[in-house]
Amino acid sequence: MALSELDRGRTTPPASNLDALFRPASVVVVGASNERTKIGGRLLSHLLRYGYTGRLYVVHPSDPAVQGVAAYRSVDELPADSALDLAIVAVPAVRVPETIRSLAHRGVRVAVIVSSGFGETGDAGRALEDEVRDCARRSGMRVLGPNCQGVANTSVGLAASFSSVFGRTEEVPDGTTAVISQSGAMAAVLTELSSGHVDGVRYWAATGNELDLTVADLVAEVATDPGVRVVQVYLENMRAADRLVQAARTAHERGAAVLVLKAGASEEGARAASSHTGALAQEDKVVDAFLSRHGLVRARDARQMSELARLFAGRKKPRGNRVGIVTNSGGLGVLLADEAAVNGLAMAEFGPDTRTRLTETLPPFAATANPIDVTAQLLSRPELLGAAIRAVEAEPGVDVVVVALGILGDYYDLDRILADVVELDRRTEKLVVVCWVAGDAAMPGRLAGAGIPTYDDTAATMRALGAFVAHARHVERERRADPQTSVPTARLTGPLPRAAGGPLSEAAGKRLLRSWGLPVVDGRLAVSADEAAAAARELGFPVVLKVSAAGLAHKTELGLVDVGIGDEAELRAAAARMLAATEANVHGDGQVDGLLVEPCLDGGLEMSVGLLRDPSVGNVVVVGAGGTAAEVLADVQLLIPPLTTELVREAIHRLRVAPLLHGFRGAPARDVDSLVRLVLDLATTPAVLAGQVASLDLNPVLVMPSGQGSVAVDVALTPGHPTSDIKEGR
Ligand SMILES: CC(=O)SCCNC(=O)CCNC(=O)[C@H](O)C(C)(C)COP(=O)(O)OP(=O)(O)OC[C@H]1O[C@@H](n2cnc3c(N)ncnc32)[C@H](O)[C@@H]1OP(=O)(O)O
Repeated sequence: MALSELDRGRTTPPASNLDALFRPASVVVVGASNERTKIGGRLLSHLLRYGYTGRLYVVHPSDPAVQGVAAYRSVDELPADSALDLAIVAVPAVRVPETIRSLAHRGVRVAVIVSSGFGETGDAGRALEDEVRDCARRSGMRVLGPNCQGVANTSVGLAASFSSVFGRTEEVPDGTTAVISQSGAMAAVLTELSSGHVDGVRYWAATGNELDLTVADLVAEVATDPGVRVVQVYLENMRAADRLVQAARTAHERGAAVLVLKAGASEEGARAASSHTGALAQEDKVVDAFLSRHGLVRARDARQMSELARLFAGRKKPRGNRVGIVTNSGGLGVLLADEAAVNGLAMAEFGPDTRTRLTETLPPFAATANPIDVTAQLLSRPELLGAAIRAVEAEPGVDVVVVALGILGDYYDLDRILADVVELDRRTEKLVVVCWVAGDAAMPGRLAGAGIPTYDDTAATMRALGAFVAHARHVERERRADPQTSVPTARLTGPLPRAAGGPLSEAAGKRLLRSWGLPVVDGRLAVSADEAAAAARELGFPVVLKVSAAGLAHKTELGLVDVGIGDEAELRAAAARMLAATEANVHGDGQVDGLLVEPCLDGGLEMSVGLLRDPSVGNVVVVGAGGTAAEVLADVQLLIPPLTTELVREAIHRLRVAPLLHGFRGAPARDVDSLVRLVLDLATTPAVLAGQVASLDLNPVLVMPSGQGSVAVDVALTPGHPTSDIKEGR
């Protein structure tokens, strides 16, 4: 490619400060060698092999030329008049800081440091990393790595990486996929597994120690290229989560998608899950909820990533979730139908026209309902498959055509089958997917080579399809919906009061929640049995009596709660008992603020609403079954703000206890609207948005019959450190 073409290429995606990384006009390699087995030698050989045609410089301390490229003895000796976009550094770690200083001095815009021996090795390495960071910050130079495998952009012949994927016999072709990974080896694995299933990989980068540039930064950059349809991401932490979200939005706006393979559970997340409801929200569930909230499609392993990528890298989008299946095996049809149900897909209903057409086409013993089994007659009538898939494609109720074929060997006219499927795929805008189980080994490759997403088993087919359809739905919803902006009735000014090492007292927590406009049970705080009796008379028996003390958990187990107190004598006895138990169980000065007297509410279905602040993703709202069932059932749904009425309603609907809310076996239907409102109001409370709440447990929340509201009767609120770095939108 000529330099002029390179320049033209640079005008396609919007210019950004990472142009120098992915579309450099000049590259200098420091640490290249004539020995191609060395890492720097391999890297230079890949650059040359892929035909990088920008200006290429090599720095070598002694050799006048390296792999045919004239070498300069030091960075300082590089021609003074040449602007340097990208430097690749492959010298031993101890040499890196001085190299970076001279590159910064020369005005290099981005340095990729492949050398290992930095933060990953201990204190000495960390010190080297600090030196590099300081120098880069002062000069404005961006850094990828250290301890990484480099960067590539095959559309401009840039393969600045020593990864073996760039050394394999067949070059990695340019295509609609990007692979951005914290691990170089995983970037190579993902590239290999996609090979043959996607047209090619345009951008490729491994970020290593992420001294400066993170995976999220690079995803944000490649997502702006209109030529990219899918970004495959491997992550080990959720650093810069908000940037990743931004990148996903950019991708979605352009019809592209970001797939994430996330490894490693964070201890920080587990620590944040300190509240009762929060403890049920495992870190990985938080990651799951976060990714799904923002339309980042999660893969569980590298193979699944490749299965997803082959759909997302294609030109077609699913129109809906209705699947029409044509198969030569009734068994495969049933297996696919089972998997459709668990992956959010629906089996299309065929209209009378389609049925008539199928009846006319198929043998009399073949089923004309979905899934269509063309039967073993395909052996003697090879035209059957084509006729059936055309009829199914023409059915208006079908969004996706799945062709499922099993045990197809020499007896069958494989070329005819291939031609029929490819012809259909070319002709229709509907998505066509093949599930080829066993039989002729070459066929899946031929189908994939023709650009048809092809899978080797039923579960993988429907899992990938389900994720593809769900993502299209997410993007559509993102386009349509503005996040709910519920306006809280009260505002909090100033920081929250702090309780030593745990939740505020129940009375203090409830006071705050009332001031935020959230529905909390009425109550009076009493400091003696006399005051408690007066409060109970005012509220009306029966009442609930509880000790209210900061840092106090598990009140019921400690005998510090009494429910259903019917008269004054009972109340005084309970108060005396509790005050004695308090002395035995609550330690520390000034932590107990009294006895809380509340009316005894009945008729409500016990649910729970919680909140925890995850260090990476910010606020996580938890809604679930309430009371003691919350722990036993672990029936919770996690919600990542910003929320919408639709999102909250759907999450509640997914709970196993949801049928109870809708009036199970003659019980009254519950006021689900008020529960939804409570969740939305909580998520948009200013103190919550400001990160001032580390965790909050409303359990139980009594959801009354329709029209009668919801009310939190138990509250545990733990204040946190206010932060403003995670933006949730209002
Ligand atoms: C798990 C993952 O995939 S992520 C991790 C990714 N990174 C890695 O795995 C890299 C691990 N290896 C290292 O970090 C090594 O220290 C390397 C690759 C950076 C260097 O190792 P070596 O190649 O053995 O170092 P060596 O001292 O031979 O230097 C390499 C070349 O640079 C040259 N060189 C050394 N210092 C300089 C300098 N300051 N300027 C220019 N060239 C230099 C050397 O002369 C040598 O070239 P030669 O073989 O022609 O003489």
